[in-house]
Amino acid sequence: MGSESEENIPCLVFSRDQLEEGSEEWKKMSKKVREVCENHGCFLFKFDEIPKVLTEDMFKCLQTLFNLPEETKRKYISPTLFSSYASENPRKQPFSQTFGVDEAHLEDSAQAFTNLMWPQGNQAFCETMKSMSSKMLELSILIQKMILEDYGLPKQYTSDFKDMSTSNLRLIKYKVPKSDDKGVENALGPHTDKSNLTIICSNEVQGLQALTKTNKWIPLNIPKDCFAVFVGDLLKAWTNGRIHAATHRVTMSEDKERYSFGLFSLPKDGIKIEVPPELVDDKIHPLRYRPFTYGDYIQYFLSIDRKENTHALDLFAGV
Ligand SMILES: O=C(O)CCC(=O)C(=O)O
Ligand SMILES: [Fe+2]
Repeated sequence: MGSESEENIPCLVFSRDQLEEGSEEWKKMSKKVREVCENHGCFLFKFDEIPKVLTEDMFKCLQTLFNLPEETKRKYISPTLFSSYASENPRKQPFSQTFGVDEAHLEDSAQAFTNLMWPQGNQAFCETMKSMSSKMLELSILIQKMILEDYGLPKQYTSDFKDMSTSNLRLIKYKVPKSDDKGVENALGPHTDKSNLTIICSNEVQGLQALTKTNKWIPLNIPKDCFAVFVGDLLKAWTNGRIHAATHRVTMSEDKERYSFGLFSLPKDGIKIEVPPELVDDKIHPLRYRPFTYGDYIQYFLSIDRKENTHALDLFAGV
């Protein structure tokens, strides 16, 4: 594991043993994960059970997808917020193109997306996206369980966790910056994720940065075959603010396109995010957030100025 200093975001190496729920190895790793999330709100990990070739195939798929004609990509309109195809737009997102696919690990969702983009079919794309999403989703649920169990919460909170969660796979292409745009801070502006937890993977073009608790931007260079994890606002609220949701952004300074994909784990519609009484006490941990639903939070988020992005949770649900 990397150094615990603020300047250095740790890289955890997961193995199958450590992810065997309830085992001694699992308990040790859970403690590390919980501590890293409290201290940094993000971390890197490596896990050999996500095969290298799958990651490479996923990046090839992203290139093929974003190379489709603009009018084909525009056919993707999703009822989920921020998920319809969004092209580079000088006012909104000048540097990136994005898609969001709900439950991309499920056959029906993966096929529906693939068939819309390739009416003649593209089984390789469909299988790769499904397989990558299901591995990322499985890990995301395990990481969240590790955090909650390490707080000593009763099993009832984690046993039906999977059934209460849904997911959105975000696919992103960042364009090469013009020479005068290099190092632009807003390829993706500072934000916290409005998720429970996000797992991100990028091609070799770096640019992701995290804000430390002492307000310093540090690069989060993701080594090849590694992934980055960000705690989202919802899990921060759920743990009564004990874990930190790291603010992050993407800056582009290389002469190459950046591709990334991220699995956002979200609560299903209508699920209340409510701090368990076990995480509240009068002295050190008074209640910080009132109960709320993701839907209400997102509606609020849409109504506020973008500059408030990283304070949205406190403004909306802080007590
Ligand atoms: O592209 C990346 O590396 C980060 C993307 C991100 O932070 C997001 O979509 O919320
Ligand atoms: Fe993010």
